[in-house]
Amino acid sequence: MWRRVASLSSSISSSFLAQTASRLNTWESLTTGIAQQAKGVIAPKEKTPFITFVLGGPGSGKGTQCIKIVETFGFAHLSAGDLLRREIASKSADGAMILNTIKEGKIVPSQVTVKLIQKEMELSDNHKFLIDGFPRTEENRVSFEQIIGVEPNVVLFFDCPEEEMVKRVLNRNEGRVDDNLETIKKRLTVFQALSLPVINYYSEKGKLYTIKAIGTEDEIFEQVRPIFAAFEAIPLNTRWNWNISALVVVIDMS
Ligand SMILES: Nc1ncnc2c1ncn2[C@@H]1O[C@H](COP(=O)(O)OP(=O)(O)O)[C@@H](O)[C@H]1O
Ligand SMILES: Nc1ccn([C@@H]2O[C@H](COP(=O)(O)OP(=O)(O)O)[C@@H](O)[C@H]2O)c(=O)n1
Ligand SMILES: [Mg+2]
Repeated sequence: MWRRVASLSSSISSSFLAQTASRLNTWESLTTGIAQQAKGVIAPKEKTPFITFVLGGPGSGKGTQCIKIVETFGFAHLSAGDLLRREIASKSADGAMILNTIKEGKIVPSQVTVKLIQKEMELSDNHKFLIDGFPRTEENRVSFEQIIGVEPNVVLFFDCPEEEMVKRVLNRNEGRVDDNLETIKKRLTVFQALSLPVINYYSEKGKLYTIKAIGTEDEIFEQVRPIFAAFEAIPLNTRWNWNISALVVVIDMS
């Protein structure tokens, strides 16, 4: 089953291969996903999910790079911020609370955000997900693991100097209630205090890919591209083998 490591494309440098191979333990998390599917937490899908968390401070370029990843690698893009803003616009029961939290640059209770993400995942035909702006806290992270029952395969961190992030957010011009200097300062404090520990957690787990988020959008994407290209290079038949062995797990549990 683990022969997939040796089967990766020879066009990729050996150091990158070694790095990728060390991260193939992410496939382990898929057993958890399958077990949860068996419990009915996620509706059974034909393919196992491939989850990427996209992290970075406000204005670091997460959304911009997600669009490029979607275009190039066919992921479904789930922006936690967009999902929360959609809840506000739909005037749902949580709308007012979410609006106040976003205005203050604080973090919406994890249960609310994870449920929105879960709904989108279930509705999607895709099995490859880019989850943008999530998890922003350890509580977010643990809540996702408990409710969805899977761990990410890849975690991207867009590392950008604060000065540049502030400049970008102030020029963003999307009419967002939180894109003003006062709220940005609060969001940067929240990022340092609550989001950096999550980034450190994934670094220690060997799942973190840090991107230097300075330069043109295209230059930054050239750091992102090889990460997904390496995963794409994993031969399809080895994924099928994995699904077959996962199916046995499901049968054993019943
Ligand atoms: N590499 C870049 N250089 C300059 N501006 C950028 C770059 N990438 C994104 N931007 C701009 O910065 C702003 C914030 O980008 P966005 O992708 O929304 O960041 P995030 O989702 O991390 O908050 C947007 O107006 C975007 O067009
Ligand atoms: N996991 C998340 C993501 C966003 N949010 C809220 O939504 C706001 C906007 O998130 P966003 O991801 O759209 O912001 P950017 O980093 O893209 O600028 C955050 O500042 C939080 O107030 C949250 O509470 N929990
Ligand atoms: Mg964004």
